Amino acid sequence: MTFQFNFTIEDHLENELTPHGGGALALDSSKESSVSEREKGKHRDKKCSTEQFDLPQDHLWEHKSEGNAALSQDTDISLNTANSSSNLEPRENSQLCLRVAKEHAIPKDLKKVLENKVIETLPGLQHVNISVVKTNLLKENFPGENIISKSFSSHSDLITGVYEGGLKIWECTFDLLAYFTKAKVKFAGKKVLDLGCGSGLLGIIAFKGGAKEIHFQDYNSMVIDEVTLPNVVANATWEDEENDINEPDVKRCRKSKATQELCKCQFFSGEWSEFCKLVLSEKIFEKYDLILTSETIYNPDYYGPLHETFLRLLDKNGRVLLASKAHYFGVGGGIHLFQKFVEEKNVFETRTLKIIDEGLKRFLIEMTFKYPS
Ligand SMILES: C[S@@+](CC[C@H](N)C(=O)[O-])C[C@H]1O[C@@H](n2cnc3c(N)ncnc32)[C@H](O)[C@@H]1O
Repeated sequence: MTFQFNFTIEDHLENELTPHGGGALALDSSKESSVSEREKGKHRDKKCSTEQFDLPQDHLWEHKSEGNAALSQDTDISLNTANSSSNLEPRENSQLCLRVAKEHAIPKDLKKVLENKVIETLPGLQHVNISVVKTNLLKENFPGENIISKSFSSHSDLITGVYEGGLKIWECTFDLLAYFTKAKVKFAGKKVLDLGCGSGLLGIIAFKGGAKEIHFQDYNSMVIDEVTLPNVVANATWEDEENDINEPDVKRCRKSKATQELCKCQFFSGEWSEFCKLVLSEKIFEKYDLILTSETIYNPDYYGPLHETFLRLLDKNGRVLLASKAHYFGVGGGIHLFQKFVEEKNVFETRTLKIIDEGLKRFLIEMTFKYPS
């Protein structure tokens, strides 16, 4: 039996696109494999690098299907590739693409970051309307990663190794946001990572809560540029600038306040182990006090790199706050499988903070080092 993973492509986008067929993330529930079986596969992971293929980094991914390597760019080739590899089922032999990590600079012209964006409000924060972002990018003929059309043509919110779901605010993000308020989580002075950030709302709350430094990571470059960064900029203190048009000094001062605030933030795209390497290579890298992560444990193939990221980047007295659904039908991951994986590794202990038992059951857990010293 096949499943589609949480298919929610907006209707209006559907009208603007010509479906190319195939490419669906068709997942077979009878093929759920154990963590250890999948762990074996991770050693076969392959790294995609720009050097290897002499292509711009943003445009690069690889999907291997039945021994047939397909390299695609943001052109028709990518669509053909998706069509020819129409079955992106997780397989025992699936090759994960280790997409090279990079840091995204904060543009000098902050206003430009919010150009053509529609801002919406949630309690305590602002964020861009993602449907509008997608529509605008479609009009611009897919600059950068072509993940919107791929997501559409594959009828899926994620395409393994190509698009990992960042162009949507997932349910568990709201669970963690509610938990921050209820548990009065303190961010002041902390070094925080929003891992698999998508829209970055978790990191933004840390930013607004006075965190010392906030890093945002997403698999996809386009998500960082078009959603995460604009969201963070929208939440910086610069809203009165327009009124000060006749007061250049004040204006400059306010502007610099936003820029100053944003200096606390850094943005990264790329696969987790590549991201780890990149940040650890920074000379004065300090480990994170807090790693926030929502809906990132759906794919058991990624548990190894994810666990390694926590292990290498979390401060010995730090904690991970992780939100997840109980089970991701079709993909095979979920909270119990992940906790079992963590137990087997014997590095972290996990504690359940909250169970949300409405609709699909969801969990908030905390991870801390078992032996911090
Ligand atoms: C389902 S989305 C969740 C986005 C966001 N945290 C939320 O709750 O709305 C999963 C996120 O995890 C990240 N991700 C998943 N697998 C990854 C991998 N192997 N390497 C790097 N990032 C990954 C992607 O960037 C993606 O945005």
